[in-house]
Amino acid sequence: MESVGDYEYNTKDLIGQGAFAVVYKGKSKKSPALTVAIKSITKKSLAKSQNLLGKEIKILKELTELHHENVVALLDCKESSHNVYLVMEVCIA
Ligand SMILES: Nc1ncnc2c1ncn2[C@@H]1O[C@H](COP(=O)(O)OP(=O)(O)OP(=O)(O)O)[C@@H](O)[C@H]1O
Repeated sequence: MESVGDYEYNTKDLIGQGAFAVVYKGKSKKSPALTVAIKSITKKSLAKSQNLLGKEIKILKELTELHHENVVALLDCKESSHNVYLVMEVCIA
């Protein structure tokens, strides 16, 4: 298990992949029934998209304030030496 603050995920539980990130299914360590999506962005790819990530975090924080059922909330934001992690509510299609 990989640890991201109060959350954890297994690298085999890949949900999806975007241009700059991979997204894993994870869970809360305190409430394991709480499933989350953990977006892992490598700092290497960030060099090209630093502004974009800053904008995405700002927008996610603003949208989270709305507490709207159709808007995915940003639960946490962490960084390690090589990655930035965004912990979000998981969307199940
Ligand atoms: N909160 C989430 N819940 C469930 N699945 C998600 C969530 N966020 C992302 N995903 C999945 O992971 C994939 C990659 O997401 P990501 O945000 O990295 O890229 P994208 O939005 O698809 O494209 P781009 O990289 O161009 O922004 C998505 O297409 C989706 O399938």
